[in-house]
Amino acid sequence: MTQPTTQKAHRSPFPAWAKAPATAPVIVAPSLLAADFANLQSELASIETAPWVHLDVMDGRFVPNISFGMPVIKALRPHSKAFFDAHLMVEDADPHLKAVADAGADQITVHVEGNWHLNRTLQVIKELGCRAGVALCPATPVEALSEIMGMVDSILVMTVNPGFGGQKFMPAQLPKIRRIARMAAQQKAADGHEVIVGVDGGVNPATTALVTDAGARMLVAGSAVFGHPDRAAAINALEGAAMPPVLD
Ligand SMILES: O=C(CO)[C@@H](O)[C@H](O)COP(=O)(O)O
Repeated sequence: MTQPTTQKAHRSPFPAWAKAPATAPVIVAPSLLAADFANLQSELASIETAPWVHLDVMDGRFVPNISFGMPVIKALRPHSKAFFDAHLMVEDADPHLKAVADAGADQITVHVEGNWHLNRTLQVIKELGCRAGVALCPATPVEALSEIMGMVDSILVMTVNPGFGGQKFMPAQLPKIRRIARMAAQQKAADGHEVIVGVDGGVNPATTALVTDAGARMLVAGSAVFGHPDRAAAINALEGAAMPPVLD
């Protein structure tokens, strides 16, 4: 079990330097999984207009793939002013939380699947001074969130089965995004706590219109950003495709 340590000051999820998108406020989080791993520092520099960076840590068990871990996050941290969201696609995240926080993550996103004591895991993330995010695989129902809504800062709806970049967006997840966005709005109305609803998988300008209409405000995008020769233009295109949410 990870022992909580002292609080650290983390970056704001809404950094003042990030421009407000022309249409509706939306956070683009390029996923480094799609970057050129031989040139990670320059790849990070190429997405400097994005307010968040999404860092997929994969263990080869929770998902079939293995990506990168805390030493890579730590090495990249001094080279970016963006908000770092470490998405732990691992079985039992608990033993790794302190190392991820120490590596410089501003938010740690864990899966509602594969973590036995999610309430405690989220508590520890907060005690480590990070924002706490949860992710849901496509087969996981919205109901899995009912007992943790008040504890989370961010909810990430997987619109592909996790493990690989470049997969096809699952439109069947749209009603789930809308339900979660409604729950987040209710939470904000009840206690003022803002829960950011995000999506991950197959995000491009066309699917951005769908997921933002359903209420998503944070977009994880791998191939749509790193597969584009002009990353700033790709980020702009996603921001520009965002629609105001229609939740009723
Ligand atoms: O976590 C994952 C996949 O498991 C994602 O973060 C991917 O990196 C998204 O890639 P694209 O679907 O945008 O290419």
